[in-house]
This record gives sequence, C-alpha cells and structure tokens, in this order.
Amino acid sequence: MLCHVFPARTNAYGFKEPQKPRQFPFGKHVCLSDVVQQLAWHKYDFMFFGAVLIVAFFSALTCLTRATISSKYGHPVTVSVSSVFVALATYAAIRFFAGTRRRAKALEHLPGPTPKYWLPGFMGLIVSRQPHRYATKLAEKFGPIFKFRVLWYHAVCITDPVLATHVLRSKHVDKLRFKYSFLDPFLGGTNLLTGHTDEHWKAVRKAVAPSFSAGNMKLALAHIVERTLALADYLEEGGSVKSFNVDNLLLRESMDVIGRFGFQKDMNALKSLRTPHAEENMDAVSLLNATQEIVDRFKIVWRWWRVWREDVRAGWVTIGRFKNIVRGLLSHIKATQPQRGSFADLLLRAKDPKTGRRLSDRKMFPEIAALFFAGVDTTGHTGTFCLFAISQHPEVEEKVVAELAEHGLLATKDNPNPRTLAYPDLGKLTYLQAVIKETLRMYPPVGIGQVRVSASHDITLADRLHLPAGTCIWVPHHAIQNVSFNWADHDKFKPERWLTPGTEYAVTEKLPLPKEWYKNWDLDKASSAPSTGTNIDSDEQEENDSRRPKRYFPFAEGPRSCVGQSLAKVSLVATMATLLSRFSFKLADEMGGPEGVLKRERYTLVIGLKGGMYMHAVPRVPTAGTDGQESSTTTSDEDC
Ligand code: HEM
Repeated sequence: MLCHVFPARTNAYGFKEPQKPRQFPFGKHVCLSDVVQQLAWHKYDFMFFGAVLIVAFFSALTCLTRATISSKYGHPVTVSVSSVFVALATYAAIRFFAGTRRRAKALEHLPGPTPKYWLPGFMGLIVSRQPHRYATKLAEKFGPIFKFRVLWYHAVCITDPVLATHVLRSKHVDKLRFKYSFLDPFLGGTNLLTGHTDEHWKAVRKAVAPSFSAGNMKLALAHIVERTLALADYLEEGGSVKSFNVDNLLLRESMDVIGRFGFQKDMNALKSLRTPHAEENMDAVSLLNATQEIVDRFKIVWRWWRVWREDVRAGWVTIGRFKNIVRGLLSHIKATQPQRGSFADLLLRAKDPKTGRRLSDRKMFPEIAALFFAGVDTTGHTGTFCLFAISQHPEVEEKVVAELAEHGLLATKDNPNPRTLAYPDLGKLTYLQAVIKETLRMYPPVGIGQVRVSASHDITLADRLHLPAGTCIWVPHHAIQNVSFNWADHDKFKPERWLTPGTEYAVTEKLPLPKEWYKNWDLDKASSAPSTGTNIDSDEQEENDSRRPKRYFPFAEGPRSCVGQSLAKVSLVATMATLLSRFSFKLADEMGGPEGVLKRERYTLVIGLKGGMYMHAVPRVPTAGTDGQESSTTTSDEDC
C-alpha cells in the first residue's frame, strides 16, 4: 500500500514521465497513491495504532472471558489466540508503564515546569507559535538542565554547551524518529534528514557529501551570483516605493540555486514572478508553501480529511504539486547526464547497502525532496533575517558598506556597476561573515534544535546525569545560542563578537554548571588549539578543534550535522554581498516595526515569518527611474 507509484505526465517543466497518474477529486496535481501514503503514515500513527491495539486488546479479552463461559466462543483456536494476544498485550503494557515510571523517577531531582493538565503534559511547548523562544525562556528560568514531559515522552532539555556538544557528537544516541517520521509521507519516504543513523543513511551521506566540496562551491557561486543579480534587477525595476516581500524573493532564489547546483535544472522560481498566473509560478508557490502545509497538518488534525473546505483542498494540491516537481527532477536527472560530481550525479551512482545495486527510484525520490525541504527555507529565511537585522542597525550597515567598498564591490556614483563577486572575495568579507554568523545565532532556522534518544541503553552524562533508555534529550539551538548564561549581551545584535577567533566555542571560565560536572572534560587542553575564527574555509580548522565544546550550533553538530552547510554559507555571503552592494533595505511600515516582526515570527519546522517580510530596496545609486521617488506613498508587491 505504501508503494510509491510514479505517474506519467508531462508536468509544468516539460519532463516526460513514465505512466499516467490516477486522478482524484483534488485535480491533476494529487494522485491517489499520495493520499493513501499520507493517510497510512498519518502523523498520529502512534496514537492511531495505539487506539487500534487497545480495541483489539479489549476484544480479545472479551472473547477470552466469553470463551470460558460460553461454548459459542469456546473454540480452542479462539481461546489460544485470545490468550496469547492478551498475555502479550499485558506484558507490553507493563513494560511500557514500567519504562515511563523509570524515566520519570530518574529525572525526579531535576527542575522543570509543572504542566497545567496531567495527560498532555507540557504539550503547549510543542504547539506554541514560537517554541524556540519558549524554550529559551524556560532555560533562563530553570537553568542549563531541566526536565519536562509531553504525553508519555519524558525529556531533558540541555542548554549547557559542554553537555550539548557531547550529546550531538555522541554515537550512542540517535534522532528521535517520531520527531521526523511525520515528514516522511510528504517527502516520499525516509531520507538523509529524517532517517535513523543506520547503514542506509551512512551509504547515502557518504555518496552525496562530496557534492558540497570546496571545488563545487566555486561552481555554485556562479549560479548564486547570477540568480542574485536577476533578483536585484527585479528589485530595481520595482523601485524603492514598492515594498517587496523579500522573504519570498530570497526563498525563490534559494530554490533556483538548489535546482541548478544540485540538478542542473532551472526551477524558474524568480523568473516566474513576472508571470504570476503561469503553471511555473504555481509550482514555485507550492514548493514554498509545502512546509507551511505540512506544519498545518501536524497541528490541525482536520486538515487531513475536511475536503469540502477550499483551503484544505488547496493544501492537498500544494503537496501534490511539490511531489510532481520532485518527480519531474527525478525523471530529468535520469534522462540527462548530470554534471560529474554534482548531487544528482552522486545520487544516481550511490549504492543501496542492502542490495549492493544503485538506489531505486523510491529511495532517490525522498532524497531529492529532502534537499529542497532542508535547503530552501533555511537559507531563504536566514537571508531575510539578516536584511532585517541590518536594517535595524545602521552602524552595522555602515561597516558592511565600507567593507564592500574596500574590495571594490560597492555601487557608487563613480562606479555604478561594480565588479561581480568572485570566490576569493568570500574569505575577505570578514565583517559580512560576522553579520551572518550573528544572524544565525539570534535566528537559527532550525531553532528548536535536535532531539536525541538512546532507544536500547541507559546513558549517563558527565558521570552524574543518569538517563534511562527512551529518555528524550533535547538540545534546543535557539536557547543555547541566546540564553544569558552562555553569552554576554545575549539579546544584542553584535556582529563584532565574531571578529574574535573561537567565539563559537564555550567559554571555559563561565560554564553554567558546577565545576564537578566538567571534571572528565579536558576543557583547557581542548580549547588551547588556535582558531581561524571567521574564515569561510575554516572547516579544516574546525576539524582540528573537533574536541572543543561549542555554544553555537546553527548547522547542528556531529554525525547528523547539515550536509549542505558549505552551500548555505557561500550562498548567504554571496547573496547578501551582491544585494547590499546595490541596495539599502528598509523595513516597510506595514510590518509594524521590529515589534511587528517579532509578532509575525513563527516556527514552521524552521523559524520563519507569517506573511513574509516586506521591505523597500533603496538603490545605492539612484537610477533615472527611481531618482526622487518618495518612500512615504508605498505600494506592496502582492504577487510574491
Ligand atoms: C542557513 C542554512 C541552513 C541551516 C541553518 C541548516 C541547518 C541544518 C540543521 C540544524 C540540520 C540538522 C537537522 C536535524 O537533524 O533536525 C540540517 C540537516 C540537513 N541539511 Fe541543512 N541547513 C541549512 C542549509 C542547507 C542546505 C542549503 C542544504 C542543501 C541544499 C541542506 C541540507 C541538509 C540535509 C540533507 C540535512 C540532513 C543531513 C543528515 O542528517 O545527514 N541544508 N541542516
């Protein structure tokens, strides 16, 4: 039933596909197999199967009871099947309650919030609009280690940098699958992002990781700069009077970059802005809205079945279109010869460890979907928050502008068309890099961070925190990077802090737990290694510093860290440098100032903004058309 059927059609990209799709009342973009797959992997699967199990248990119990008193049910097969089922279910229930009790007892001594209602526990944290900020508040209140419970999941939240680093780098704990499994039906199956750290994950990661090498980043830069210049032209044509949803524009740019870099395919996300009603634009919009739709389905149960509602039907279409795009890309890379060493090429050549043969279409599909899912929103929203932060700090903008001017990259009256950014420039723009790092500190896209669990073994952290198997260990990125006990001026946007080498590492003298907790860590020795600090090519150095505990995890840490981080870093520096060399960005009035922006902040699997971020792009060198335009009478870009 879960088997994925690839439908045949020529989609908006003109890709030919093998068979005809089975259509459904939702229109041509949703096929029946997707609906079945999503329903079968329902987000409440654990509740659903739990409920089925409870009903089955009581039915079996009833049969058993009746069998003992009535000959109608007294058939020996009924009796034995019912007895075995009841015995097994009772055993499982006892194990389950004993495990839950053990975990509760082990965490008894830790501080933590008391839930209002016993059954859901601290569910409010998960369903809140800004769980990343909520977690940060709780960490400020309860300290670097606190506990909480959601339903029967007992969790310990760690914001101490040493323990957090230890957890993320540990090979003894793995991702909590439940946190990710609800994504699988939308992405077409388990993939690099959502899967366990097993043989399959290792094989795929090893195969595709070289596509993000430094050599390939040079190729990626050409795409990034070209796309950003196209974006800059679009902004310039609109003029500074118009307010643009820069979030939407940057997401489109990321989509285009990933399409070209990974699959040598034009996604036309920026180009289609000029043809808002074309299929291509609808596809781009669907790809951008897919994350929101997935979150909505996670939070609002009825989004799954209230198909008489227009918004719910539109949601199905969004997901359907998203999958069609991925199908199109899969057909494209199979039909063409992808560029050697690119993500597509390496994915096609990856071997399935189970069969020793190339990955099947069913295995490649989710990897392609995951690349867009993991790469577009994260990079796009970071760019948006970076432009916002700069717009709120004129002194920061001044320094960025001075740096761009120093390297001949700034548009001025004397030099209205500065030279195009080249790869060696990236390493020289140290202040801009610091601005991006500070943005990633204050607005880490994966702000909620990581949840790890040891499914089979008890583990002990720092020789004192005993965690029975099954206890969730939560390492929240936003909280670690924003609590007052980890950072001086924690709530200030201060790029300057990144000009000091080694800022990402924990400050040994100011660790938040009592000294005895750290006695097994050779912190001083670990921190004596020199660091290149802000250099973009500091990966090698970071490897040398691999033992140093960190307090900065925007790309996670350890084996499950972001595989695409080199692309993200190059993309952010190049995009920001190119845009800022031509424009100064001002927050549009309709955003309601920084308070309004904060109110719009939402966690939709990444930190984003409800309704986007509207800004004016004021050219540094006024062109004939924009000269003398007043920014008080504004129009906004409804199309994006
Ligand atoms: C600012 C940009 C980005 C940030 C902050 C970021 C952050 C992260 C984080 C924190 C994780 C771990 C997620 C988790 O385990 O829950 C992750 C994983 C991942 N990221 Fe990124 N990411 C960014 C950009 C990208 C890009 C551009 C790509 C690819 C085009 C990408 C692809 C992936 C993939 C495939 C994984 C799963 C890796 C694995 O588990 O092996 N990311 N990213």
